[in-house]
Amino acid sequence: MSCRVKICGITNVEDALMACHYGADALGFVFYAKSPRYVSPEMANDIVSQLPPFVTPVALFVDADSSLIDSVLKGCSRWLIQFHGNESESECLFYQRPYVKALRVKQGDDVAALVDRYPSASAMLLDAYKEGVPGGTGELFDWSIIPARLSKPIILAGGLTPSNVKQAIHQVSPYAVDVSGGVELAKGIKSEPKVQEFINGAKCG
Ligand SMILES: O=C(O)c1ccccc1N[C@@H]1O[C@H](COP(=O)(O)O)[C@@H](O)[C@H]1O
Repeated sequence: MSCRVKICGITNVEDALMACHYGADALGFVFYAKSPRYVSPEMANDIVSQLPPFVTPVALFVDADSSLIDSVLKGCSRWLIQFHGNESESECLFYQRPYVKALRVKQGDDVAALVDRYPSASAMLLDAYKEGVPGGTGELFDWSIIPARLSKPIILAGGLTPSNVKQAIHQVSPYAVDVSGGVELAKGIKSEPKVQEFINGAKCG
């Protein structure tokens, strides 16, 4: 079963081009200063200017100031925004760009109702909830809480690795999968064999 793949937490052009080489559909750049994968707007826009066509750069923000978001978006018209904090739908719409909204989900959540709060989103990203950490935790959540039918395409995230991505796609049938820590050599540095294995697993599984 083929699936689109986003490789998140890109901090350098070598990793970006390597992920494109193996077939990444989207690359994520983290503009959250507390993340070990933080990249500056200038550096990210420089990397994005070197990407081949048909690869979507994704700008990840966590309850960011509009000045930071503007400084990223002004560098390139290709950005898709990923809001990974507690942004409301009206805050997400403010920038008049396509966006995906991340939801950090846990047992007992009504995922369908949460997804329905963002009718203007291009897709919804489902990540694991961990108290005090907005994302990139490397933790799985119980995929069985995801309803079979939702009003938006789903991007599955949270603790995915080359070893579990096929099973995740088989069980959830997401529009796309998103990985950060599961394909790293060290925080912010991607592992070429892990990226290759992850993408092959997602697309050729
Ligand atoms: O990657 C980060 O450091 C990060 C920081 C703040 C918010 C989100 C972040 N990453 C996103 O988290 C999920 C899951 O990551 P992982 O595969 O479990 O490491 C994914 O969407 C990343 O894009």
